Amino acid sequence: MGDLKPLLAVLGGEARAVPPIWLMRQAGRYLPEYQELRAKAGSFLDTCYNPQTAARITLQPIERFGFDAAILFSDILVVPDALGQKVWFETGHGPRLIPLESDRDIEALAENFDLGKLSPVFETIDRVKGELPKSVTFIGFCGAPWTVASYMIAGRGTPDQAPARLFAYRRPEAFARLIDILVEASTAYLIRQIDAGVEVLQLFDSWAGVLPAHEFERWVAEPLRKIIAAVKAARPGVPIIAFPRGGATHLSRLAGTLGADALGLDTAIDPDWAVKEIPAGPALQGNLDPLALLAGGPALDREIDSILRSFAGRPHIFNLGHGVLPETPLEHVSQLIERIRGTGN
Ligand SMILES: Cc1c2[nH]c(c1CCC(=O)O)Cc1[nH]c(c(CCC(=O)O)c1C)Cc1[nH]c(c(CCC(=O)O)c1C)Cc1[nH]c(c(C)c1CCC(=O)O)C2
Repeated sequence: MGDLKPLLAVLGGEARAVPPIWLMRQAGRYLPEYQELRAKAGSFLDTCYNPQTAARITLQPIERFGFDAAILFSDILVVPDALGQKVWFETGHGPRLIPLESDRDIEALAENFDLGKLSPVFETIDRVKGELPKSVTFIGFCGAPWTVASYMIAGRGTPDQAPARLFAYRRPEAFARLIDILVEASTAYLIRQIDAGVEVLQLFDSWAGVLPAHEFERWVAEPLRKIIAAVKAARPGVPIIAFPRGGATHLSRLAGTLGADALGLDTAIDPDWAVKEIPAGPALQGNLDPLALLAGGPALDREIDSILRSFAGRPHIFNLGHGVLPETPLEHVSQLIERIRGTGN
């Protein structure tokens, strides 16, 4: 037990006095060394598909901060790309895709799916795995079907994913087909990531919070359940973290029904509520406000301490409630890690 990597120990149900820590979007624009590599590497998607650069970027936050986990540098929108939908990233505007419209557009995805297109990602994994310090866990990921579908329908980021929500109400059969295609493609993609060398998977459902209860069950919970069951059947023993952002009170039910080894909590979840209302089983991951990390100072210390107090005694992975913001000062990340590991003062 003592020589398990800290993150794997907690995913196996162990509560640690010093929780393992990693941050969503830990490889990214707040790091000058990331900016430097990105400036040389062409488009964002080209960067994701350049194994040498993507491996370097994956390792950067480990080298600088010594996090307990490395997360593969890639994006959730490589799956639509492998399904043959055109995807690109416009600087300052985020992702763009040619929006799906007809039933034919959706059926074409299943016909065009080519996991081989993602072979650079598997090569990145292969390069990273040999370079990690032995206490560091390697996390692979994909977007959850609902979140990925919401970008595929809208063709861009939107404030509330209204285009996909409307599509799902108006054409539920077509939307269900799209979700099924994504369940299948994501399952195959995750299995290949495991075979390439990741040790844990995280499913990002960033837009789970915009749906009413019945839609949440159908488009968030059910597809997540199917992917988790299929991956676990194919590759038993690989822990899975589900992050349904905005999952709110649904989380208390998902704990026992999703099959995930950990649930990610977003910033809005009260940790005391989570500890009381989410049944024991999955570890809990989260949920420092990314803006507290950006702010730093005594406010950051106070938020860290309060989170540590609330989750004490429970298997807990320290993380943010959403991704690191690009303006975040590097010293604040050091402050966070030192405070958690007790080397601060
Ligand atoms: C919704 C979503 C996307 N991508 C992702 C999600 C789910 C998590 C979330 O909600 O944040 C997931 C993601 N995106 C990225 C990672 C890499 C690993 C990590 O460090 O966490 C991960 C896990 C890199 C990235 N993905 C993106 C960047 C910035 C690209 C750049 O360098 O300009 C990075 C480092 C671009 C991206 N990619 C996406 C958007 C909306 C954007 C533009 C907005 C933004 O920049 O934050 C889609």
